[in-house]
Amino acid sequence: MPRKFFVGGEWKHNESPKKVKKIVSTLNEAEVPCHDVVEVVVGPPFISLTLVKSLLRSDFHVAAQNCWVGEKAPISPEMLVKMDIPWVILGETKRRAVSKETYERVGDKVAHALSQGLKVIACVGETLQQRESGSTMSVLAAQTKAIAEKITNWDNLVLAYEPVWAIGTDNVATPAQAQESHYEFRKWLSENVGAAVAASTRIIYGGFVNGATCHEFARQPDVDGFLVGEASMKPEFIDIIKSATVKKN
Ligand SMILES: O=C(CO)COP(=O)(O)O
Repeated sequence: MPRKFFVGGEWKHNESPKKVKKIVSTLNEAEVPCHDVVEVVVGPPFISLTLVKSLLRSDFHVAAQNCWVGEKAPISPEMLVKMDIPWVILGETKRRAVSKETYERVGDKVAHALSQGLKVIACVGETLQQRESGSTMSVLAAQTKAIAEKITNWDNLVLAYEPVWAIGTDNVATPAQAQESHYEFRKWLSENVGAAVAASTRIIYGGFVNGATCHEFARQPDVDGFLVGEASMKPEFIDIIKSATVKKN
């Protein structure tokens, strides 16, 4: 079965409820390819989660930006499920770098969220230093192994490759560099998890994609969509969603 294109928006800490309403109304009015062609998920900050959920068009979905392990956690998967929030983003670069979440911790969180019925966007990616020392694939492998050891069903998991060195810096990765990493990553999945998982799991790209660059990235055979930061709060997010049609051409 072909992998459905996936576009996620990570609004991070950026938006006030007032601005959130504006973004949501832009999204609601947009003409985009139908949900058979592209799956769209936006991740607002926690304070706007229920607001976005109540206003957003029904063919787009909402993700929490984080959750913890266990029912008594400050924001637990159990709680998100009760709030009817279907997705969560875990392992995002800031969680790993600033909150010092270890590979194991992210693996535990992914496994627990999946076990509670959430769908998960799990982020992996290497720093500039790791890339320059030639460790890109071993970092992706170790981060993904920490997840793979704890789960058996990959149906509700999307992997987001976020090269840390290409986020919020001047070092923009080229589509060819993204393809090379996605290709190697899928090969690793095939050899270490299984051919079926490698063929069906979406690997999306999250390294400063915008309305101008999305089409070329979308053309890459192993890029199954995007996790977008800054541009996901701008009208160009619609162009990024529409880049799904590149796969059909
Ligand atoms: O961090 C990202 C998604 O989580 C990507 O952010 P940018 O698209 O702003 O580079």
